[in-house]
Amino acid sequence: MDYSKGSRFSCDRAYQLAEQEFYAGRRSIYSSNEMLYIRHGHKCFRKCYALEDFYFYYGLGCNRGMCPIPIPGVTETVPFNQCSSHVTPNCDQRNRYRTITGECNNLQNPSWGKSETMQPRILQNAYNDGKQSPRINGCSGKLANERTVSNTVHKPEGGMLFEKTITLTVMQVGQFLAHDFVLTKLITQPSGDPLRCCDVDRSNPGCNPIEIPAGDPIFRNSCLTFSRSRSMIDCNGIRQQVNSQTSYIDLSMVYGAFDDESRLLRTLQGGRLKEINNKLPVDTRDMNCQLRSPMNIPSFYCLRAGDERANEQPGLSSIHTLFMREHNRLADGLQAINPHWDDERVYQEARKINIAQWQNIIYGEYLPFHIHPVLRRRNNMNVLRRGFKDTYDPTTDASVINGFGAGIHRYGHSLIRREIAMLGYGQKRPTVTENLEDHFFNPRLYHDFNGQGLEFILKWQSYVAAARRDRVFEVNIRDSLFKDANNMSADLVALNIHRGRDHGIPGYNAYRRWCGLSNVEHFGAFQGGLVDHDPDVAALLEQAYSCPEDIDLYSGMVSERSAPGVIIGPTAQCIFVEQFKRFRNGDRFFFERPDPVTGFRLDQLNSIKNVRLSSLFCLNTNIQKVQTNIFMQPFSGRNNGLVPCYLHNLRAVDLSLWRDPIQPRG
Ligand code: HEM
Ligand SMILES: [Ca+2]
Repeated sequence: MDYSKGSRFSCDRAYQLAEQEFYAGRRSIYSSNEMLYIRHGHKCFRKCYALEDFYFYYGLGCNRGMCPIPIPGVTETVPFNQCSSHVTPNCDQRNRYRTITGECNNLQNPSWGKSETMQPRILQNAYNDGKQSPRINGCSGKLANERTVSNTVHKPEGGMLFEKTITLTVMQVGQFLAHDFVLTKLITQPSGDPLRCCDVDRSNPGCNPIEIPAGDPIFRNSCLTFSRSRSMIDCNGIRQQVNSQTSYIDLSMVYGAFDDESRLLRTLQGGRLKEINNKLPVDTRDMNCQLRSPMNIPSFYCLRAGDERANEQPGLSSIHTLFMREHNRLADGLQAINPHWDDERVYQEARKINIAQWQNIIYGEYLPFHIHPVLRRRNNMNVLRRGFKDTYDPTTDASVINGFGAGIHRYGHSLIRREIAMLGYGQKRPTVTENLEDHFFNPRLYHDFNGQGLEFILKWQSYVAAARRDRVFEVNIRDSLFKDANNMSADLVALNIHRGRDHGIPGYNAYRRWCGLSNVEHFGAFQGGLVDHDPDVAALLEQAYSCPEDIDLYSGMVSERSAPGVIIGPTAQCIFVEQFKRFRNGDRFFFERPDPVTGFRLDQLNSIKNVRLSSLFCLNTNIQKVQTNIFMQPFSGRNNGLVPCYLHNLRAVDLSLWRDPIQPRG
């Protein structure tokens, strides 16, 4: 067969030819396992594996904006957004429910926002070679070392400061939300084990370890392991990172972002999600957790949810549980009034309500701490107190912007406190206070107190102030992140900075320009310089970086003074506006829409709008009292005192509005 250069095949045809070749034994470009995958796979992206390899093998290159060319060992052959256009899925516009993967949310561009698609950029990449190698060069040779920046700019000198009004629930919801919209997996060994980039895998092209300068106060090793993010090469030959989560705010961290995975989380009866004594079900796949959890006590098992990071710290596992319970509470209520509904109907309706409540919480309660009311109004992104509102725009791609996941939304690392504690029902003082660093990937506290531990953690988080969103970070994440049995640990600030460079995202100044904020031309905290930084912080940035253009997005953004009325600085706020507009305007299923197929009835919508995060705390735990705005500390002076749960429960969504009069035939 003559596959002359430039031949054009449809995805189907290329796949067919590649398969024929393989089975004819002429070209063994696939292992038999891979081929089986392709044969049995039916989704386009599986076919695209074949197509990519095929194009690569025959040197056809990136034809007509088709599939990316993998660079073996450097980029994986991961599905590419455009691949989907080869075998366009049959999107059924009459489908009342979101797909699990996010596919077909946008009917014209079914892959937008879907899991396993690329993270778009709002700024041109700043890779060293303009294509794929990390940003390393600054204005005078190499960019500042990441750990040096962390030590110079982000290390607390004295004690940590705390936020004046917001609670640690803001941190917890922020992390949970991040896990809804982005998961950037890393390049691994073929077995799936992490690369050991300071050791045997040093020369693996997926490795890009962080150098630790001599004399570091904590790290004795001169190397900190770091695997590059899973990526693909787009049709312009540029490395693009993959998002394995669905970009939509759709509780995919609860329900899963892949069909097979999401089925495993269901009981397939009564629309319910699996649970064990009202806690998350067991997971044995999370090796970080398996290694750290108290293995000798089976009841302290590792947890499974729709996102693989659910065990990362007990507060995160706890909020996962809250939303799993809310789903089951909704499912039970719906099934009770609609006994004729089958499992699928109950599951999908409960999921739809749960997601709507979550979107209402994010836009109505979480965002006001991040985007000033004037900006929210100007950008038409606030939720109405009552009634429908439609801002859907099918030309908006809701996908997570690379710099948002790899930089801006990591602002929340600054809110993390040193300790993790528990507040028993009706208590004023924490029962247990321990160092958070001893609880990464360790579910002991979650399970403790006869399974009430997770509720005590949630209650404690709603009671204490978050650490202040400022340039400094707690020692637990800056020096002792994920410390292992050999006392090896990492620095999350250095990782964040290095991740930005790995993704080739440009520096802080470039984002300021994109935002229309003033360009930083000198390190002074006055006109023409670092106008959004305090002078002492500007001086630290000057100490760390050679010139303003070198300042990494993460470092510059997280060290800004807060913008008026919010907890983040102007640069972060600007990108928040852009991203949350996309999440809203690019989501055909956004809960406020009056769409007769995908939306709610007006009375149902208004009932959903009553629900607050505090309602979910009350409805799904034995907590007795919480404040109405759980993101703010419970001061009665601010009209946010503790209120008994029977009053909060009045805000629960009124499921009688979902009574379905259509009874089954017969
Ligand atoms: C104790 C709490 C937390 C821990 C231990 C933690 C740890 C981490 C780690 C290790 C990474 C990957 C770093 C890398 O190699 O690039 C990460 C990524 C991230 N974190 Fe956190 N984090 C926490 C809380 C938060 C919070 C509160 C937020 C936001 C409010 C947040 C937002 C993010 C985002 C957006 C990413 C990027 C995710 C991705 O693209 O895969 N995290 N975090
Ligand atoms: Ca999602």
